[in-house]
Amino acid sequence: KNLKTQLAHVAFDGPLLNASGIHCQTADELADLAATANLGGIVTKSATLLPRQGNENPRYYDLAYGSINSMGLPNLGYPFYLDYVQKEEAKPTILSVAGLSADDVIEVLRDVQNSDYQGLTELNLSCPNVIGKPQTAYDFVATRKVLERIFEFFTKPIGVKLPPYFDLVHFDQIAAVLNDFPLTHVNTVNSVGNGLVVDIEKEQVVTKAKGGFGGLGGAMILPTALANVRALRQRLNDNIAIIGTGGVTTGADVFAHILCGADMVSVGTQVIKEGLGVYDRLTQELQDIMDEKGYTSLADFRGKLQEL
Ligand SMILES: O=C(O)c1[nH]c(=O)[nH]c(=O)c1Cl
Repeated sequence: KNLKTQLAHVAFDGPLLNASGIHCQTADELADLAATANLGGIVTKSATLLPRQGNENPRYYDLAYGSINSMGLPNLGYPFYLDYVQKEEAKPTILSVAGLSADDVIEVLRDVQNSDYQGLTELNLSCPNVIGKPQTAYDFVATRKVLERIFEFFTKPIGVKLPPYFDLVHFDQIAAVLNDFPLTHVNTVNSVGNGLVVDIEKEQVVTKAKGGFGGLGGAMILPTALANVRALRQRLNDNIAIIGTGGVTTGADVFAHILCGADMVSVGTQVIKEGLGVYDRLTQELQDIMDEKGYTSLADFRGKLQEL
């Protein structure tokens, strides 16, 4: 079965990635990913100019139907990840970067541009959990401005990580911005921002920062994730690939993301629930579905969701 896929100049043996932030913050976690079968590539934790502790605990809470997190962008600082991705040989990598300001982002990306790194980069425009900071990609003017500044100097392959949108006009507006830039890909969706989980036993919220407001992931966000993959595939230039992220718990969900137009698929919450063995299960389940339907490659069904 041919599960190979391509993102810009980078060939992946399979379509599955870890969602940025999941098991990808430390050297040990990244080494685990490098050794994980059926994981096509590695995405780093979003890296900032300076190292960050992140928000206070509790900052992650598991639910039957998904998860809520308010990690607060904890990471070792971009030099660690920029060094790591230049040494990683086992699997293709995507260096995720984030910033507390546009200036920070520019400073990090200048170093990436001037480094020997030849892999993919992804600008996270959608972290919902940095206290006092907006999800940049909900501001279409700010998004255009930061992309204009980046492409004045950045010539390496770069994509963006988007928050979920919930209005068809917003899909039109973000696509109109992104289509003006030579992006390699869009990764959609980040967590559904600022949800609230309530423990009625204790009559309390379950995460500490921001009064318990946090990003939602897992099964409950699958329909939102699929809608964003589909809507952006319908609107983005063909040369902008899509990484579908959000709500994947089964091979059928991977199939659905690809049917909606995803070139690759990330898995987040389910890795925390099930461990890195989840990639073997999802791959087997996807192959079984492809067998049943007589498909021999992802291209046989990618983007071919039918309307009624
Ligand atoms: O709180 C986080 O670290 C975080 N959490 C998310 O759900 N998405 C992100 O992009 C980030 Cl950066």
